[in-house]
Formats: sequence, C-alpha cells, structure tokens
Amino acid sequence: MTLSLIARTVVLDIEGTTGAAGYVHGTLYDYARPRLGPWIDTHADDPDVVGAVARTRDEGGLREDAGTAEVVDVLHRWMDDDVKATPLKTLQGQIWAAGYAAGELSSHFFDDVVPRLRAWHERGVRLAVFSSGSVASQVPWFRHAPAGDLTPLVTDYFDTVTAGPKREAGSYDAIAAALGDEPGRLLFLSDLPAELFAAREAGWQVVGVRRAGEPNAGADFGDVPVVADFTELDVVAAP
Ligand SMILES: CSCCC(=O)C(=O)COP(=O)(O)O
Ligand SMILES: [Mg+2]
Repeated sequence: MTLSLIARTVVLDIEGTTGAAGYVHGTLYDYARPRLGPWIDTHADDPDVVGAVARTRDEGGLREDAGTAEVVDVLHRWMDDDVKATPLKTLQGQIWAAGYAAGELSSHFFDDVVPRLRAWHERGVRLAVFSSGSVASQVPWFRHAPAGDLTPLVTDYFDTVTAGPKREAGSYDAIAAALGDEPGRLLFLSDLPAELFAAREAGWQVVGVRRAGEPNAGADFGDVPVVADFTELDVVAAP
C-alpha cells in the first residue's frame, strides 16, 4: 500500500534511509580510519581541524595537550561504537570530501530512492537533507552518486553544527526557520525513531523508513507511520 502525503519540503536522513549503513560503516569509515592522524597533522592551521581536535580531547576525556595518537584513538573508538560525535563528523567529512574529489569514493543510494527523489522534485516538492554527517560530506555524497550528480535535486543541507542534535525538537525548529516553511508543511524521513519523535514534537510530518537488513529495522516506531522503502511513499507538493 502507498502512503500519500502533501508537503512543501521533504527533509531526508542519509544513512539507513537513502543509503545503506553498511556502505557508510564499511567503505566510508574504512577510508577515513587510516587517514585521520595524517589529516590532523597536515591541517594543523585549519581552524575547523583545530576546533575538532580540541573538542575530541574534551569529549573524549583527554588532557588538553594530548597528542594526535591519543586523539585518533578516541576517534577510532567513536567509529567502532558508531558515536555520531560532531568533531568526528567534521574530520570525516573533510577526508571524505577529499576522497570524492580525488575520484576514490562514490556514494550509495538504495534502488528505490533516486526515482522517487526525481519524481518529487519534478512535481515541485523541495528536497533538503538533515544528517549527522557534516554538510561537507553530504554535498559530495549527492554529487558523486552512482546515478550521477543529484545535487540539482537538493536545495538545502543541514547537520548537527548548523541545525543541532537530530534527537532534539529545537533542531527541527531551526531548520523550519532556515527554510522559511511552516512545520506542518515539512516532512522528515528517517530510519531512527528518536529523530522522528523530535521532528514530530516540532510539528513536522514524519515517516519512518524501516528497511529490511538495516540496523534499525527492528526499532519501535510507536505510532509513527512507517514504510519499507520509498516505493511505498508518495509526496505531492503543497500549494
Ligand atoms: C553524508 S554520508 C556520511 C554519513 C554519516 O557519517 C552519518 O553519520 C550519517 O548519519 P545519518 O544521520 O544520516 O543517519
Ligand atoms: Mg539515519
């Protein structure tokens, strides 16, 4: 059965919703892992790197003068435990962006996603992204898709730096304000119930994406409507 909704903007989670968690944790995390130390050492004059390292020391319980090796140990531990820590996402995003630019990485989209995104876009539905992955990693994810450059479909990108934590309603308030849309005209799609509950608390429409084989397939979505993939969802542009 198809769920039909009316929305001005569809805001997309990435991992588990539009692309496979296994691809992110395999291909992308494996690419970043050995590059974190050298990246930190060769970008010591980049304020974003300096800030991410300082925050990693702080959040990771390290001394203020802890060296790169100790910082990298914390970053690796966060990756092992899939902690979506903002400083990790900042550094990963920079490394991945360089990897995409060098032609060493491409992204992953489930087969049902791109046709739906194209159809919604053609109907005048605006598409935006809200992911724990940094904006610096989101844009090349859409630009270097196996189906080609998808960035013309997407108007806005938000992460935990620009919007705030994904499990807090205030972050969805911030996105609604940035988009200039009433919350009720926004639709958030995610594989994680806690994110959907936060968006709903902010007055958004929400749909859970429970994909077979993905880490959150067994999660409890409560009374949030759920689809198995994008073929079960249709969105018409709100006037
Ligand atoms: C932009 S691709 C990298 C994805 C990533 O690092 C991540 O943490 C995705 O989390 P999401 O909020 O999209 O589930
Ligand atoms: Mg997700």
